[in-house]
Amino acid sequence: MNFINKLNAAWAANDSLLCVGLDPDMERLPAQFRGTPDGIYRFCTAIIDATADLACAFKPQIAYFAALGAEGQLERISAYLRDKYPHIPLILDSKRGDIGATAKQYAREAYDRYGADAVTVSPYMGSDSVEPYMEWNRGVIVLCRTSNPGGSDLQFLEVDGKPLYQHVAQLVADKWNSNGQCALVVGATFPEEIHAVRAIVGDMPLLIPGIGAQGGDIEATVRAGRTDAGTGMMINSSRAILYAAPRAGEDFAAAARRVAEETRLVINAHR
Ligand SMILES: O=C(O)c1cc(=O)[nH]c(=O)n1[C@@H]1O[C@H](COP(=O)(O)O)[C@@H](O)[C@H]1O
Repeated sequence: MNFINKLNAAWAANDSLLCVGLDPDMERLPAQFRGTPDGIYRFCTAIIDATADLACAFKPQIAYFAALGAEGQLERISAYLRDKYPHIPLILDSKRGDIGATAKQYAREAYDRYGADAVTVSPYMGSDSVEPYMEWNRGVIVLCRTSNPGGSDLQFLEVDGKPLYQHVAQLVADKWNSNGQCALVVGATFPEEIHAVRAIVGDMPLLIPGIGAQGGDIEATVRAGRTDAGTGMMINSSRAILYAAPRAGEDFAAAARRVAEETRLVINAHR
């Protein structure tokens, strides 16, 4: 099943627009996982098991694995997800961008090595840098209006009378999405821009990080980004779920589940 169909099915099956981010920071992992050869794998799979019925996608951020030489554990996590929860899309967050020949290798890394359903990419090297991804029948999620404050430095520059991020949205909607496999990244920290992007791209899915640890407003995000069907979004939260402070009697996985469940509820209240 291609990424968009799988995402549509996961939205419906789990009644969820929540994407659970897998950003395993060794310094924040519970003590039993630190300094062990497969601690990242055991932590991430426990989080997956605790939240798989609440999520529409999982999104590992590759830097947290690569920085520690833990790509092998990411391969095993990806295989675990595909095997145990084949109906939940796996988004590899690697934000690559390079010339075509190199992009071809990055696409193989995402789709072949990790078996990802979709990958995040940077648009700034232009069409030939994203074409190698398009050749696979998988998802391509293009950075548009990122959640960080510095995103405004370039994405907000006015070009031909409108901000650059809107040109990216238009380009992806009009040209790059000819096979219907694209999505865009728009930060929850900028609901007005989510609204503007939604107006440009119709029902195209939006990956929306920035709630939770970055403080984005869930209600404003959902109101700005929902489609007529009340879907259209993968609203990502990583640290707020992974490192939820356990309450009395809870362990880290139960705390992660509680926060994921609360987050899904708030999202659904405004769909
Ligand atoms: O592409 C992304 O996922 C992404 C884009 C963006 O604009 N902002 C953003 O925070 N992200 C990623 O989303 C996750 C956010 O994590 P939390 O702030 O802990 O929820 C991290 O993995 C970021 O790398």
